[in-house]
Amino acid sequence: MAGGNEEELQRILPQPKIAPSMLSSDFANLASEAKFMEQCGADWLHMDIMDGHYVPNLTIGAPVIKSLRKHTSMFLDCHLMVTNPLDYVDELVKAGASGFTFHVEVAQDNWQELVRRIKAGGMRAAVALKPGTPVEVVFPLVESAQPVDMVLVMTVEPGFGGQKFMPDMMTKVNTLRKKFPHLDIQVDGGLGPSTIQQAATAGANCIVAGSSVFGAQDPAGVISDLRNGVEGAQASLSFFK
Ligand SMILES: O=C(CO)[C@@H](O)[C@H](O)COP(=O)(O)O
Repeated sequence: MAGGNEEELQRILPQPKIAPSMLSSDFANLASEAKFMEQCGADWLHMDIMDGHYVPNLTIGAPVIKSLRKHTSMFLDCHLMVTNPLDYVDELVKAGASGFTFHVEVAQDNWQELVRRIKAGGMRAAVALKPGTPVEVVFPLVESAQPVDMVLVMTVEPGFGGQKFMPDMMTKVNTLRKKFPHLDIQVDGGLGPSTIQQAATAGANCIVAGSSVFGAQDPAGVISDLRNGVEGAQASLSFFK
């Protein structure tokens, strides 16, 4: 165990947060897709911002976040798969983004400045790491005087929805949960009812899921399964054992 008794650990564990990835939604009907996800019980909407340079795909930017913000008050969890995240902070603040996740691989030299500006703009700050990046790289960002609020462990190579979950990434999740029991730990890529147990028992509490939610007959049922997976693991504290 990470220290402290079980009750104390239960108290500090972060809430489950289920975040459908809008990359798998119908972009032509983004506002109604967002409303539908809210009705289905989603906590956050995960917005994948890709620049066609850091990853081989091009998606949306601040103008789309600004348009969507007029239709929803939900937490807009923006994942920046871009080479120069600093260039996006001010526009996303103005657009009404709620969270800003940058990749540590492109922020080795300026993550302190990035976190400062993200938080000064009123957003939550998070750092993501690609499958090939060792987890130790993000420790200083969590231990800093102005820490990130969340770590996103990518469970696929960033760029596209519908890829296969990488179970090897669960070692990173478990290392983070044991070292930082209070931390929001997000996983993204290949999550759904068949993989949630692995992620949740390793210690993930923020679950991003695209194709498993939008491709389901019963998206609300999938969201509920994901939440139950996290709640079950948190109730048993399986990740500390
Ligand atoms: O960031 C990404 C991909 O780079 C994700 O958010 C995907 O959109 C998740 O999609 P599924 O793997 O759940 O289909």
